[in-house]
Amino acid sequence: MLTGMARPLVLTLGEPAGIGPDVTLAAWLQRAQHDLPPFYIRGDAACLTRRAKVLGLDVRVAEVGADEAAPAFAHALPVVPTGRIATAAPGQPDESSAAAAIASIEHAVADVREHRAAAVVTNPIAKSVLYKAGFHHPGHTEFLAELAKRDGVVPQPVMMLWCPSLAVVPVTIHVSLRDAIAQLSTELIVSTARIVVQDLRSRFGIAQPRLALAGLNPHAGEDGSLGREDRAIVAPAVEILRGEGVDARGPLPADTMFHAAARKTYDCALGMYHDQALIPIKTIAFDEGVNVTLGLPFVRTSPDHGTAFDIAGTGRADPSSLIAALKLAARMASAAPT
Ligand SMILES: NC(=O)C1=CN([C@@H]2O[C@H](COP(=O)(O)OP(=O)(O)OC[C@H]3O[C@@H](n4cnc5c(N)ncnc54)[C@H](O)[C@@H]3O)[C@@H](O)[C@H]2O)C=CC1
Ligand SMILES: NCC(=O)COP(=O)(O)O
Repeated sequence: MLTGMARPLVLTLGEPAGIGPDVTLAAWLQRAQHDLPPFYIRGDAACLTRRAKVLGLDVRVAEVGADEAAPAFAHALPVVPTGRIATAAPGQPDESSAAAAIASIEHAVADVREHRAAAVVTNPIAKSVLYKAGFHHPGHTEFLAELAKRDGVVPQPVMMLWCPSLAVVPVTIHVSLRDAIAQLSTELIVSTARIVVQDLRSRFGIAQPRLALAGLNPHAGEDGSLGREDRAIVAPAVEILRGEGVDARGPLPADTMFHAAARKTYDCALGMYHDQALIPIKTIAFDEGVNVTLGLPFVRTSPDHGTAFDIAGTGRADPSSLIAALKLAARMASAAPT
């Protein structure tokens, strides 16, 4: 059995009609320039070969076994088949998309859990395409937690988006704004923050992580006059965390906690809902942001962008975020080998 980063990374296919194949091919071509760790795709080699042809890229795609992937990486883009073919043309998901994308994620997780791969890096999926095919998980984050289940217990997955100058976590994830407010509780904030602290210590080497918690309402509720949740839900969570020795502050007004000077005062900002946390990082670092799932028994990273159907197969997809995701996965896997 290979250990730590002696193992390659496993990269999922993602939505075959999206830009996953484009950025994967581009990242492999730039492997030496960026000193990328060896990786292989779990998917359909023919899909990658077709996309290389559409893009006019000179990439040899090699179908291999997982144990042959690392040595093959220097000369070819290694693909370990899942048995599911992906026929979708760029920008046009078809009935093969969902099965191929789901099988790829399942096989990738099995590879990392069975020590054939060091970490999972996922290419973007189109959630609506998967939902139409009966997929009932809101996104990768929740599906990966289900796949990480042990003895019937599903770990709490925490979504973090990371770039060198900012890390953000949405406490509620893929739910409507109405449901996010209904779901928000002191317990959920505390359990999320505990996972953030634990993984920032073990995977990022931050001994005493500094957390900044956003309020839910404008001006963090303005002393209760603009909403009661900040006093009733967020403030007690901060008190509990501080009682446990966590360096936590809040509730802070969300509109003034992301400017450059403010960002230097914490290691991770917790937003109370998806867009509150993700808009700041996607605005300042769309090209290098990485989506990381904390709380899992293995490392998972992903580019911060989606399937970008509008540019799939055109050669306009920027691979920077995938490259950052591959590098961060290698760094995290080396920090605490799984
Ligand atoms: N981790 C994942 O699986 C994610 C999946 N998605 C899914 O992606 C689908 C599309 O979502 P959108 O909100 O449209 O976001 P998107 O990120 O796919 O696209 C937003 C805009 O950014 C551009 N863009 C995205 N990535 C780019 C790249 N690498 N290079 C150059 N331009 C790029 C697109 O062309 C588009 O104009 C949805 O179904 C969503 O669920 C979205 C985010 C993450
Ligand atoms: N906006 C981030 C996003 O949708 C990614 O979700 P996931 O598929 O990584 O859970």
